[in-house]
Amino acid sequence: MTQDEQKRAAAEAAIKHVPIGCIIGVGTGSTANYFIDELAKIKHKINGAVASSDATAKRLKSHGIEVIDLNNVDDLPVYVDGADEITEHLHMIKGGGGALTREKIVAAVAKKFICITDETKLVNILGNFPLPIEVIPMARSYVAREITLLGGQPALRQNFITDNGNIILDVHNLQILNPVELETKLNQITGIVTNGLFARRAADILLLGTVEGVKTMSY
Ligand SMILES: O=C[C@H](O)[C@H](O)[C@H](O)COP(=O)(O)O
Repeated sequence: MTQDEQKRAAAEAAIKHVPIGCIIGVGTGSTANYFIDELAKIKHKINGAVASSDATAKRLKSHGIEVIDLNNVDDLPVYVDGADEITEHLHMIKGGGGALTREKIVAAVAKKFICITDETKLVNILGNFPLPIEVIPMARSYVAREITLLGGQPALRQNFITDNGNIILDVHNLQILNPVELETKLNQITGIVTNGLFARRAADILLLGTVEGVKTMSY
C-alpha cells in the first residue's frame, strides 16, 4: 500500500469506532479528510460533527454533514484525527496543518481519541517533525527566546495565520524524551496559546495503516 492508501485504510477502519446516533469530533488534515469522506457514507447514522478547523467544517458541510458548535455539545464519545508523529505510548506531535488549538480543545472534550495515520508517523522519539506552537502575534519574539532557552530552534511559519488569528512557530532540533514534561513547561510560557504536543491528552487508540494492513495499537 502507498502512503495515501495507508491513510485511507486507517480512515476506513475508524468508521467501526463511530457510535450510532452520536455527534462525532473530527480532526484536520489529509488523513482526517479521508475519514470525512468515509463518514459521509454513514451520515444518516450520526447526529452531526464538531469540526476542529474551518477547513474541516467546510468539507463536512460539502458532504451534507451538519456541523455543530462545541458549546452546544454535552457528550462527544469519539474524536478522530491524524498526527504528524506518534509513539507507541500514543503521545503525538500535531499541528502540521496549523489546527492544533481547536484540535486540542475538541480532543479534551472527547471521551476517546482515535488517531489514524500511515506507518511513517510512528516514531520512537518525538521531535524529528518540528513542533508547532501557536503564539499570540505580539509575543512572538519573547516566546522564541524562551523556546531557545529550552534548547529548541523556533522558525516562524511563513505566510500563515491560524483560524484563531495567531502565528505558528515551528520548533526544530528537539529530542523530546519526556513529552508530558515539555508540554507542561510550554503551557507555562505566557503568549503561547497551544503547543502541538498531545501527551497529557494522548490518543486512546492508534489505527496505523501499514503495507500489511491496518494495525490497532493502544497503551
Ligand atoms: O494541524 C493539523 C493536524 O494536527 C493534522 O492532524 C496533522 O498535521 C496530520 O496531518 P496529515 O493527516 O495531513 O498528515
